[in-house]
Amino acid sequence: MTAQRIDGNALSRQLRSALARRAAQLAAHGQQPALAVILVGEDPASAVYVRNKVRACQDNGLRSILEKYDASLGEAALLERIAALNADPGVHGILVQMPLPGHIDPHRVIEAIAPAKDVDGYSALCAGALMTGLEGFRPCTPCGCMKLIESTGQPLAGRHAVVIGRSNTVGKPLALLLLQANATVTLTHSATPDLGHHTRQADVVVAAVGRANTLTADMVKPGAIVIDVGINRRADGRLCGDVDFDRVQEVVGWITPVPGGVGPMTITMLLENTIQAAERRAAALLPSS
Ligand SMILES: NC(=O)C1=CN([C@@H]2O[C@H](COP(=O)(O)OP(=O)(O)OC[C@H]3O[C@@H](n4cnc5c(N)ncnc54)[C@H](OP(=O)(O)O)[C@@H]3O)[C@@H](O)[C@H]2O)C=CC1
Ligand SMILES: Nc1nc(=O)c2c([nH]1)NC[C@@H]1CN(c3ccc(C(=O)N[C@@H](CCC(=O)O)C(=O)O)cc3)C=[N+]21
Ligand SMILES: [Mg+2]
Repeated sequence: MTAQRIDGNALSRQLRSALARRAAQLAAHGQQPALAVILVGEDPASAVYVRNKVRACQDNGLRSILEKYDASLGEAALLERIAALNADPGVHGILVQMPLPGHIDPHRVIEAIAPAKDVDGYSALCAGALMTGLEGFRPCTPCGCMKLIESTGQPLAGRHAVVIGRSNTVGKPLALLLLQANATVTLTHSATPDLGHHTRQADVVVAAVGRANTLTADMVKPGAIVIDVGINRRADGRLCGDVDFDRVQEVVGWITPVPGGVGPMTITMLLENTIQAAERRAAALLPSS
């Protein structure tokens, strides 16, 4: 039996139609949600992702402000731009595309974004809020993974979830979200000796590594849910994920494709966070009773 494909484009379309309604409602009150995207340098993959984000804003009634800078932009100049966007009441979300050129400290940049506008959810404050269960923006890619898992209708409580990769932006926050959903979580990484030993026991596997064929058919349990975060470019120029899709889909129950899986959901969650930021701002402007 072949796995059911979890369609991130279709799920995104569904969720975005509700988001577009919320954006229109805000716009009708003179509060159109606005996302500022800062791109430093010419990385071609970053250019594609940023273009997709800007287009998604346009298609769903959000305003986007795209600021492109030469790779030589100094850190102080970038921090100044962030300060200006922090102070601009017409901007609700700020995203600085990663990776940044080597001479800029990403931590300093992330922490410079006003917490109310940190729609990536990358700051230490957001990370702490996620860890403790407090309100705050949740990182977009992990949130998108959770929505994809939820769309299968399979409960997570009591299930074993194995995450491959422990980055601050994907693996680590995703492990916390899975834990919050009462899964039993194993977080693996490059120093994990026998990945297959863990993944073979998993009801849910999420691969977020950045290496093709990290998860192969001999490493998965029949019926499992497989979420592929990885984006890799093959020799022929085509995109692929971290999962050996063609063979793994013959074993598992559900699987996300690349492209068309996690990528679009990341952008959908970015729209969600930006609209939420605008809704909070609008609520704060209401006269208190
Ligand atoms: N679709 C989307 O929306 C998004 C896709 N991505 C993609 O997801 C992938 C991961 O991104 P990101 O988390 O930022 O990447 P990072 O490079 O920051 O992290 C990769 C992680 O994978 C681990 N790893 C590396 N090799 C192995 C291995 N052989 N076995 C097990 N673990 C390994 C690393 O371990 P260690 O910590 O020990 O070094 C690290 O924790 C990339 O392909 C990226 O392009 C990322 C964000 C969004
Ligand atoms: N501050 C910041 N926030 C991010 O959210 C962020 C980032 N930096 N740096 C890089 C990663 C990566 N990322 C993706 C977004 C969309 C797609 C996407 O649209 N993917 C499409 C296809 C992409 C293509 O055609 O190349 C898909 O998978 O179907 C992919 C990856 C966001 N990231
Ligand atoms: Mg990273």
